[in-house]
Amino acid sequence: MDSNIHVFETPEQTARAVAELILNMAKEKNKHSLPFNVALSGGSTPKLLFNILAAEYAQSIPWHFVRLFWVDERCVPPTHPESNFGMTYENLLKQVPVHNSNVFRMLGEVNPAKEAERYQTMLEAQLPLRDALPRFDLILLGMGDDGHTASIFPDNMSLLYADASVAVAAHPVSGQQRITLTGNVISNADKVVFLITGSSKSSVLQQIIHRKQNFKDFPASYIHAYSAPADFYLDKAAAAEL
Ligand SMILES: O=C1O[C@H](COP(=O)(O)O)[C@@H](O)[C@H](O)[C@H]1O
Repeated sequence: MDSNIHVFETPEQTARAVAELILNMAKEKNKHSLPFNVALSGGSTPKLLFNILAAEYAQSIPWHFVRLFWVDERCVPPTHPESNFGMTYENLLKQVPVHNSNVFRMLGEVNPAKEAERYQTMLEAQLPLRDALPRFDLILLGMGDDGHTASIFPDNMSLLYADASVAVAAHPVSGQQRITLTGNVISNADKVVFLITGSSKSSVLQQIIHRKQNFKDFPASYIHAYSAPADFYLDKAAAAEL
């Protein structure tokens, strides 16, 4: 198996391994007095990671050097149960000493097109640029059962190559509007990590990793192909078909 694929027995062990990675990257940045710029995903998978970070890493991570951005957001207010920021706030931000001025949320409650534009301008001002694109230190991605990542869904693959770093998307079934980072800026990060758990992801995941069957239909395949290189943190259930 590729050296960038890390498989763990349980979702807890998988999340803890990502927490350790975050700790080590944050400490390294701290050593050089540099900010650690991370973009977080939402959905259900990172909740466990956030709980572990809050319970076990509130003291050891140098949170004052950590700057948090988002990979994507649902266009709902932050108090809505589907808000990616809201989930992160409840499970992580409330409990760790991260400074408010280091939290750069996507505003799901305002006009999506204007917000995508504002977020891109903000990223260009706050982050170092590489090839004129904002460069994150770490982007944490999830993957849906349909192979989507961030809010780049299989019916809108053009977002993988969009010129804009931030765009408006829509969920293919519910039609819910989203704001999302696009493929080029995701692949421009120093490190891209997929955190994927659960048996519902195993079939799509094996197609992506082994470039088989319908892999070209899944947005996550393209991030895997073009990031430098993406790391996969998987539990046994997600990795069952590899
Ligand atoms: O809608 C989203 O889905 C993906 C995957 O979510 P999960 O619930 O299967 O973990 C997530 O990465 C993305 O941030 C989110 O908005």
